[in-house]
Amino acid sequence: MNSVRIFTRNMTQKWKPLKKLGIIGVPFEKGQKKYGVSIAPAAMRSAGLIEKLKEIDGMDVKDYGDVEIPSCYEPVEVDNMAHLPLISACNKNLSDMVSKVLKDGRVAVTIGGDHSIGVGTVDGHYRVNEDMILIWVDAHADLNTNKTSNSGSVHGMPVALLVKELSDYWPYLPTMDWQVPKFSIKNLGYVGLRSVDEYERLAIEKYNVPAFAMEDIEEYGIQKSINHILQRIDPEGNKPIHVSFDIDSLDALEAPSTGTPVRGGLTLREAIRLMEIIHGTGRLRAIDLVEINPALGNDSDRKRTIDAGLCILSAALGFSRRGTTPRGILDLPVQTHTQSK
Ligand SMILES: NC(=[NH2+])NCCC[C@H](N)C(=O)O
Ligand SMILES: [Mn+2]
Ligand SMILES: [Mn+2]
Repeated sequence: MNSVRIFTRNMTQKWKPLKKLGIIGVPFEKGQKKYGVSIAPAAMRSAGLIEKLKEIDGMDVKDYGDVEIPSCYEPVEVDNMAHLPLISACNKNLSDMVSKVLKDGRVAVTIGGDHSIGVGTVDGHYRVNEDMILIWVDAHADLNTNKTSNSGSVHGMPVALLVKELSDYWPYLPTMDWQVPKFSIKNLGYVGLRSVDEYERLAIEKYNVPAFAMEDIEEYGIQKSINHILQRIDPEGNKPIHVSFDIDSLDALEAPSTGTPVRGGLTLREAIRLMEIIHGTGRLRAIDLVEINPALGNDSDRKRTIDAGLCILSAALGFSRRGTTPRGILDLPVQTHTQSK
């Protein structure tokens, strides 16, 4: 019954999931203070990222390698914004790479890195598809400015840097001239929030951002939550989707190896379902997976966190838990009845 309903919906939709991906690694961690997020792209690749994505029915996977982290950049200090010049330089390169992957007709799959790299991925996507919408899956809203942040860590600020409605709340930011905040906060939705700072909450209310915190997910379930967001920000269902997935949206028991873990988060099953629904729209064009820190925790923590990340990407890109039939084969293999003695 269920599969029939999904089948007919796919028959009428004009968008089809892209069967081509481009992988980008971003070994970058200066948007926060702990060592280790920068080794996540290597850890994900050696855990079989590329092979696992190639297993998805009919998937063409191209690894574009890691973004270049510049070794020389303008050494300016910006108030309460640690390492801004380096962050800016890295994001500029990343933005170009994401645009390139999208122009090559592939879904951009970016493996961070801390969440400050969301500036580059969203900027690169926006430059190719101005009508893109953004689903930020996170325990945190990452909506601080350098004026409202308690940490001075830029991984808590990417959404505020990107959004045009908040541009008046920033001072002039040296080194950031390349990035023009044009993305409208009207095209943003949150899933998984449970650690939101005061001014972040104020901004969410001021702009009426569809923000499904854990208590809302508790009330409506993950399916209705994401459908509500998509209905609100893209009622016609015809805009390309960018998912920025912070692994700390998952419960800290599901993904312990992360720098700012928060208990009481999404189960892996909820996150997989969320990704399957987004895949089902056929409109996913970019996904970031950030904040996995393989240097935190023990071997089992590390493995659990990386596995969770692999499951999330697979679900977003079309892996079906129902299984898939062997390609081009319509029947079970026949065997002869003759007995050999
Ligand atoms: N991408 C993240 N994990 N961000 C955590 C941000 C935490 C806090 N809101 C801050 O501004 O520092
Ligand atoms: Mn984040
Ligand atoms: Mn977070």
